[in-house]
Amino acid sequence: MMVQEPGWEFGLDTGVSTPTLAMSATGSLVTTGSQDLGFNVSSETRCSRQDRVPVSVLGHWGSNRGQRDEHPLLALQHLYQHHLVWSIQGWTRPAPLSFQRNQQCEAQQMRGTSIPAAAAAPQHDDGDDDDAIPATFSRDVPRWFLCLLAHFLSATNTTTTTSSTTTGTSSSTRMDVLWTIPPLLLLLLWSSSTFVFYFKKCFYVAWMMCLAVLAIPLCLLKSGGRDVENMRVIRSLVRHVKHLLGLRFEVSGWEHLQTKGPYVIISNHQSSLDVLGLMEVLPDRCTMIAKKELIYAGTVGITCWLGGIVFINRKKTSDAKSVMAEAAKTMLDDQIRLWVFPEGTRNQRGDLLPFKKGAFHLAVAAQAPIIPIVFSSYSNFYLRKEKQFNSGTIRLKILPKIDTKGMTTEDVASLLDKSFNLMRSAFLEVSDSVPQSNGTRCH
Ligand SMILES: CCCCCCCC/C=C\CCCCCCCC(=O)SCCNC(=O)CCNC(=O)[C@H](O)C(C)(C)COP(=O)(O)OP(=O)(O)OC[C@H]1O[C@@H](n2cnc3c(N)ncnc32)[C@H](O)[C@@H]1OP(=O)(O)O
Ligand SMILES: CCCCCCCC/C=C\CCCCCCCC(=O)OC[C@@H](O)COP(=O)(O)O
Repeated sequence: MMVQEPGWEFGLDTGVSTPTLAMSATGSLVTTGSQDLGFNVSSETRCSRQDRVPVSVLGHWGSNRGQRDEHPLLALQHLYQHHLVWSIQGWTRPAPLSFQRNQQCEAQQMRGTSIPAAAAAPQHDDGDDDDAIPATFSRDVPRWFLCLLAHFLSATNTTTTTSSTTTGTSSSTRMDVLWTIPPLLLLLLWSSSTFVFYFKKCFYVAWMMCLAVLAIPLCLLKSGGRDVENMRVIRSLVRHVKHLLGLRFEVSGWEHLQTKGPYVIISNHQSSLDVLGLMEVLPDRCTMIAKKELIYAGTVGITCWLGGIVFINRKKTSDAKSVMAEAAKTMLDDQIRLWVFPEGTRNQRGDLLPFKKGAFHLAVAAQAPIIPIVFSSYSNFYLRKEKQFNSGTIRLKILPKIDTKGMTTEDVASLLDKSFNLMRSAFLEVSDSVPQSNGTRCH
């Protein structure tokens, strides 16, 4: 009786005809050489000895499977040795369809041309060969990548087996493992869009945290403490980040930002990536209204505080109202502009959320104009649910200012409606015309 332990889930698209694969009665994946590779095959698996079609294997590894008690990477190495690994597509629970890389026609081409003898006639495979990677693989997967992967896998194996016996050997093989991490990382970045998604997100947060470490002393040197002028420092430090993430901004309506004196900028809020667009167009002496939780975001929080960001407690409307009333006074006293996200939270549902009233009360209290700025939808390059984070272009449309001179609290509702309608139609317009992601990965 097989015990299925919680283990790694991963996807393999073997992409070659698979006379070597068959489902055993127990549901484990075996080769014709009867070597149990230690995989439980999930119900999504299409696997047939007769069909000889490309097989997508959604594997589930459990440590006490079959005759081997192996590291999942080692199990992959065995697949590789049997010429079954076409490419490693994902390491964490991807949707099965997301790694349907090789179409059947591709496989037919393969069959028609140069299926390696070992793969075509796996009966001769003794399972121990370290022989060359079949030439055919190099058409899609660079040969050196597979070599490095195999190297990594053997190094991992050696480390596992030697660590309990000889510490000397173990430390040298550990070095081997360390050296193979960068290429493995590249391989994953190249082959798995899910991995790219998490990698880019983590990189973004980590990089911003590092930049903030730099920003703190610079801000202190510039202004000696909390000051809106620090936003210049922050702006210049953040401007390059878009390049690192493969993002491009197309800004229109610059002339509308040429307004003198204080004003309130309102914009839609899709993700923390908005900070990058915000820094593209941020005028001088402009700071933001943000949720108070942001102040606890480590070095980023400290930087936000130094940049004069006004923190509000969204859960306590009365507190938020008094902080914003205070901000309206400061706007006038210190000639400051304020950037507010009137949706009050992040939203990536392809439309705007109903606006909160604070930004409009603020503008009316300060008798300052409102300048709406619309970010086009991120959905052509960034999909949270689908775990996609490609390169892409974001359109920023700066709309003409809306005057609030002579308005009172009674006008807040109509001011809100007017701003919402203008921004909504601009959002739909710029999102519609946004070019398709320029870094789409094809899987
Ligand atoms: C180099 C270094 C690198 C690293 C450093 C990186 C640095 C990065 C730098 C910079 C990036 C910064 C990026 C920041 C991004 C942050 C974004 C966010 O955090 S978004 C969340 C917070 N934003 C908001 O919530 C919007 C503002 N919210 C509001 O304005 C709300 O209106 C609020 C909170 C004040 C109240 O919200 P309610 O949920 O209670 O709902 P309601 O309907 O709007 O208001 C309730 C009643 O209160 C009245 N009211 C609201 N505000 C009022 C006011 N100011 N005066 C009088 N009445 C007011 C309204 O009229 C309404 O009353 P009646 O229904 O009309 O009777
Ligand atoms: C306890 C808070 C921890 C937050 C940790 C965030 C660390 C972020 C580090 C680097 C990213 C730099 C950009 C920071 C500015 C992004 C601020 C932001 O986008 O906050 C979300 C807020 O608008 C809406 O929050 P909710 O959608 O209501 O939730």
